[in-house]
Amino acid sequence: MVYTGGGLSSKIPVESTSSSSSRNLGLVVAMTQKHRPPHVLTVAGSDSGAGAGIQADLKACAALGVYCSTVITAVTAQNTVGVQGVNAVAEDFVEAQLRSVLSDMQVDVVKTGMLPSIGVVEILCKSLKEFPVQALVVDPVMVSTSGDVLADSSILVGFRGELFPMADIVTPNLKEASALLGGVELKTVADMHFAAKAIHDLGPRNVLIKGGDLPASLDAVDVFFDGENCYELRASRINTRNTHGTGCTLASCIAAELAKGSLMLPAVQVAKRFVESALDYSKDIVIGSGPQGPLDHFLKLKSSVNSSSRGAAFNPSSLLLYAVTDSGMTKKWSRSMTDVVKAAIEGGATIIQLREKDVETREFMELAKACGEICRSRGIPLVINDRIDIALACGADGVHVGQSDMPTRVARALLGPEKIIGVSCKTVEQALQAWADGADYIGCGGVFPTSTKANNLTIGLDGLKTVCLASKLPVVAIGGIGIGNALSVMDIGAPNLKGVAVVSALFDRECVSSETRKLSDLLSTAK
Ligand SMILES: Nc1ncnc2c1ncn2[C@@H]1O[C@H](COP(=O)(O)OP(=O)(O)OP(=O)(O)O)[C@@H](O)[C@H]1O
Ligand SMILES: Cc1ncc(CO)c(N)n1
Ligand SMILES: [Mg+2]
Repeated sequence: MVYTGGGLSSKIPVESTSSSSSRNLGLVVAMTQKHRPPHVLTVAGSDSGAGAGIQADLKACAALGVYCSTVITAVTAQNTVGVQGVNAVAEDFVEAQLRSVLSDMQVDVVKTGMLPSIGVVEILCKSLKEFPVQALVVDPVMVSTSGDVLADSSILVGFRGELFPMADIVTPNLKEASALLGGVELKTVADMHFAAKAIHDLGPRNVLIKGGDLPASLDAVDVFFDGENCYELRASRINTRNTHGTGCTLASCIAAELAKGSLMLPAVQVAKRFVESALDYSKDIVIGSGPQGPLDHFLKLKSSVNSSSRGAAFNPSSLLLYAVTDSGMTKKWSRSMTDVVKAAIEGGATIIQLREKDVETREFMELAKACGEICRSRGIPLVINDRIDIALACGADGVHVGQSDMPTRVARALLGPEKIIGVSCKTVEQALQAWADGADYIGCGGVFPTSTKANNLTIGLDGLKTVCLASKLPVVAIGGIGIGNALSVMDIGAPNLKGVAVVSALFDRECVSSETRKLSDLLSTAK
């Protein structure tokens, strides 16, 4: 284990270098060998609202790829309004849980949250002496943000006397720091420097004073003291009511990073960045009616476009009128891309693909974001041509890739199970491969000659039909399709042919919305 700091680790046998390096290696070759994942044990209370406590700890560790076991010290009835009840788990049963986990599972780091009585603190310290671990992270939870008491002040004796001297880091918020120091007022960042040093004198190797409760006008500044240097760790303050559980999450992330082998300061920095981005991603979610909602640890796994417009799995019927943008045509007609996308949707386009061959990445991103908002508000999926990075960055619904772009299997691994992936295919083999690699649909063509794509082999209606009949995926036909031939395409007699993809027929016309409307009306008459 690389981690070197820690009152606890200095007193306990540390894993030998060879076993720690073999574990790190194990992480690298995780796909092929049996390995032991980094492991955090949280000793904390349950929060029925699942924003804080055990539930936050589990989610934070999972989000950072660390296994988390749990010793539950209390069950709270809690929601976004406050704490309605606390039921402490019998002390001997807390001890039984500690023994079960510590005696059997190789725990790397213990993280503590709500410890409802001094008896529990004593049991914990005793267990840690019997079953030493690499590091101890103590979040000295006393009062919930709603002002409800989670551990009364008698706990301070246990913290000061036994637990803190064993801790590698303690992470009080402003109120808790104040209580630990006998009630001194802490209001400014300068006060936090003072508090960090004073709490360090109580025995922990490192102290982090959390500034979530600083005035809302200030950045979210935390002060970290390692016994020598004081650091101000800054994050921009996210304007949101959903801050319930930030403290538990922060401490669990620190524990998770330590369990992976990080040093203390980098672990704290990763943890702080995680909290900041989780707050940002969940700033607008509405859970509960009280003043403080929970943050959502996994929201960043879903895209903003995705969560509102799709919700459910990809619906192949959205392939019916597939509009593919072309910035050359947009320029030629002196239109903006966002207006063009709006017009196509207004006319009845059922899915939009942004296809930008010649723009800079930055501009593409801005464009994709703006189009994403338009599509989302109208319930129309947006896919990005070629660029998996842009799709991820702007939260698009998916991508469309060609045979020479990123392999579909890799794109699927990067995008996760929910995003739409379409693949351009000309042959039966390509269509079957796309299915095997996890695509959602194929684009098949060029059906007719087209000016949009140079040197593009035309496969004709026969080629289209052959691929459709063999394909296990829904198909959208592409290439030279417009009002004049769309019905002949839809009528080839292949049930999985779900629609036509068009570029010039919509965008190289005087009025995009009315051209789209004509094609839409025509397609609605197809069998
Ligand atoms: N609005 C915010 N924007 C950005 N960071 C924040 C915000 N609120 C809190 N934080 C950060 O979240 C972490 C937890 O701080 P906080 O002071 O809220 O802890 P806490 O009171 O123990 O949390 P809780 O009791 O809600 O679990 C700190 O790193 C803090 O800077
Ligand atoms: C169970 C529990 N632990 C910790 C906190 C502090 O956020 C809370 N509100 N509830
Ligand atoms: Mg708080």
